[in-house]
Amino acid sequence: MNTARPIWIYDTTLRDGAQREGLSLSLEDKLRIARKLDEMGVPFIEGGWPGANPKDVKFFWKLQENPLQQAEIVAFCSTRRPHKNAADDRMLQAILAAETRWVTLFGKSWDLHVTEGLNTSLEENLAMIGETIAYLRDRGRRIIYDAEHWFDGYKHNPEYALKTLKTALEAGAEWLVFCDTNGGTLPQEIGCIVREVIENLPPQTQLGIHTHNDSGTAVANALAAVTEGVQMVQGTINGYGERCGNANLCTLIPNLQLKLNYRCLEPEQLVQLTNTSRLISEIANLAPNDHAPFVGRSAFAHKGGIHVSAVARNPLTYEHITPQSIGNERRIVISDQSGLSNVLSKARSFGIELNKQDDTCRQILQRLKELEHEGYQFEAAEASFELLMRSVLGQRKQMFEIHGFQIHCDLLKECDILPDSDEFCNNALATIKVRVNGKELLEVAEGNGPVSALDAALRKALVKFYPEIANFYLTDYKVRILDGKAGTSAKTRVLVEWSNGEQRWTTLGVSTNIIDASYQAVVEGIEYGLLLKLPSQAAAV
Ligand SMILES: CC(=O)SCCNC(=O)CCNC(=O)[C@H](O)C(C)(C)COP(=O)(O)OP(=O)(O)OC[C@H]1O[C@@H](n2cnc3c(N)ncnc32)[C@H](O)[C@@H]1OP(=O)(O)O
Ligand SMILES: CC(=O)C(=O)O
Repeated sequence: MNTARPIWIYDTTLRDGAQREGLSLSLEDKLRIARKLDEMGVPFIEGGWPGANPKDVKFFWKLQENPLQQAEIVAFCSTRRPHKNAADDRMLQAILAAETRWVTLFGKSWDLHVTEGLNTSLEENLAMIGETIAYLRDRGRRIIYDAEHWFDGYKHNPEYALKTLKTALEAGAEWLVFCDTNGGTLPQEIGCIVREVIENLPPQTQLGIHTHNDSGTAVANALAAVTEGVQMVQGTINGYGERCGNANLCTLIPNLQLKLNYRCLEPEQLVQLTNTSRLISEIANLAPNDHAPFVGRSAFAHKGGIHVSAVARNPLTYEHITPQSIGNERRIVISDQSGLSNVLSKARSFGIELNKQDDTCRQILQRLKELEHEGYQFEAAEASFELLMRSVLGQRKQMFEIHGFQIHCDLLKECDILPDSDEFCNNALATIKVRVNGKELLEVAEGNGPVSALDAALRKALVKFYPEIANFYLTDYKVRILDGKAGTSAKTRVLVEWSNGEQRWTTLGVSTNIIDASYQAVVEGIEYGLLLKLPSQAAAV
């Protein structure tokens, strides 16, 4: 039996997370996120503020039709407005219509907010807290009370702040949550205040913490509160939230569970964390943070040769936890910081067994460092690195040979495609000479730009011999100038990402001529895609 102290995870990605600038979730997005969090075993999911907008109203209706498997879906709302009856408050009617078992109600703890924000008296604020909770309790709802601006309120007027909490508790709130709404409090202050407040509340009061990241300490603040005895943590996936965000559950949960030995999720649920973080960033249409602790793509990526060599002997040397425990993976990055251990490790992942003592191993490393010095960057283009490795080893099967190409570009003001437009009409024509299976071929193709024309001409020549080429498509194309001061004569690096519907791979080219750099990346991309089909060759990157 797991005897570790349980910590209740309360996710507010769908409410506080959605308050992040630049994040907008559709109803469908919200439902997908809720189901993913439910599947991962999060016990409380705050779904939104019904009454605040039609989407949040519909969200709760949809979950009434098709409930979650295990999580409690929570509706969020403020206390009633000053000098109004709870029964007349439109927002509270919407809360009841959401038909959730649990409601999170936020109320004011800071006297400044009462007198200046609500523009009412301290007594009236207490009545708003007490009456709203009692009204919802009488209608069967269980209450989590979020004490907004708790720490600022307590610092300014501890006596009044404590009165608000006691009012909530007496009215029937089951959880009291300390909110660091402005995110300005530091961990040691959080620890001291929580300790002091616990002494002034009845024993066994269930407490939670809700922190914001304005000081960059949201996770540390939540951990400080838990260390003092708080049993619920509120946060968001990937730390999304108003201003600088909320406590990041993807950092908080593993710290609580793997470092401090609390019980948040079952181990088989914890392994879903990385995947959940990435799925939610995809649904939110926000680029994932590769360098995020625990769940980032680079969280267990080893680049320095010294690190890679030690990790190969014992991962504990440079890893604070086992990446698999949270569903992440170790990655070895190849670059000019590499040593022989990086080369060996990459070779193994390509299905090539090398030995540190082999001369070829050192030759590969040397070639890698020379090319990186010229501007190549293989860490993002492992398919090109595999081709390089196979070249040095004499294992690069020649699928085709390019004997030359020409590209002609026209930028015409008047053309058939855009007859009435002022814009230039972009036409490109590529001619390519290729040798495949002993046959010399000359092909011509058009494109809407030089790279597209070249790609089309090459495919036209090869598709008769390699029909699978028809399934390769370019998913990303990135250009970077390597020496900014050289102006239009600068060296460029082109990265091309490919897919065949099942696997993805990335290739690169470097040249002062952008067409040449693109040509290198395109040719290697097609070659690598063809190698993927050969049983003993390239593994997808
Ligand atoms: C700390 C937090 O993150 S709390 C959550 C914040 N999230 C949001 O605000 C997102 C959703 N909000 C909304 O859609 C809107 O702001 C609504 C629907 C809630 C209110 O809209 P409006 O009625 O137009 O009011 P508006 O947004 O201008 O101002 C907020 C009102 O709430 C009042 N209010 C603020 N906190 C509380 C509280 N705890 N209890 C009661 N009333 C409160 C303010 O005093 C203000 O009242 P006023 O209209 O009399 O000036
Ligand atoms: C309740 C809430 O979101 C806050 O105080 O930050």
